[in-house]
Amino acid sequence: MQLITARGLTVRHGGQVVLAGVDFTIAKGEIVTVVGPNGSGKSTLLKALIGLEHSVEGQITRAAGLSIGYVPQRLHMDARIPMTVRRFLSLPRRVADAAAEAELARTGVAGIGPRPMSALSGGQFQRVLLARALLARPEILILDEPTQGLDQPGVAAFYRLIEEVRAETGVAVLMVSHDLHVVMSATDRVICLNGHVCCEGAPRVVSEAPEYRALFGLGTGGALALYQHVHDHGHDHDQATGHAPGHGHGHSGHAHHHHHEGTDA
Ligand SMILES: Nc1ncnc2c1ncn2[C@@H]1O[C@H](COP(=O)(O)OP(=O)(O)OP(=O)(O)O)[C@@H](O)[C@H]1O
Repeated sequence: MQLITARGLTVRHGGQVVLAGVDFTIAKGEIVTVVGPNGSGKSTLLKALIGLEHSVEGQITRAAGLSIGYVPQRLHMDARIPMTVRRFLSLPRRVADAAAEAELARTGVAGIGPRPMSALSGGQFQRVLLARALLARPEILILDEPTQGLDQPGVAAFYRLIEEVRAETGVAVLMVSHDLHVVMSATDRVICLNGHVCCEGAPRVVSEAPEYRALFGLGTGGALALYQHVHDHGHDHDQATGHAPGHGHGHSGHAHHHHHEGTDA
């Protein structure tokens, strides 16, 4: 059963097309990860699917009564207002102590309720956000860069947690990530976005797709290549060059990325 389906999604921000003709679907219990360079429209896609974007063309269908647990990319918390984890879990809706404690235990931060939010480590904070989202018993979790600020072991642990939560609750998970290599093992399907869907599919298939490699480079150099790539990669030439899909992306800036290839190929 599909929880959310989108067809031909086009989103503008101030006249600029940020997403063009995106097709998307996520099924019950599926873990889908969106990757792509900064500014490629990842957050915009998530918000559009939830119904938080205004200038949206195309069709979005959400399952009737779908309950969504959304954790935005940035959470503005005023550090001057002291708030315990327990109180935070009861915003905006009051939850029972037992439910709050159970969700903290599930997300690996049992007993943390009395601590002030401002005193949490990055990893603890992300787990508390996850616990709070789960308290609403969502059918789908939508997480915008849930591992930002975590170190590598923290990132790996967080993705393991996501898989455990899915196994226990059957929740579907749609998330944005920059942690390309860790994500590969923890997700059913990857969508590689750059204003449009460059490629998508099972992680191994996507990691071998020319479109993905063009965007992210190869092997351990991938994350670095991602950031180097942002300004030198054109996507406007697919039609113009008449090349087969995957070979039609702008090539002007590719030569200097090739030193990444072979690092662990
Ligand atoms: N509220 C807004 N008003 C105007 N432009 C916006 C707005 N939100 C996003 N944009 C623009 O839309 C484009 C896509 O932004 P988006 O946040 O979706 O990218 P992203 O892939 O999530 O980026 P990042 O990896 O940096 O978080 C960017 O060019 C951004 O500047």
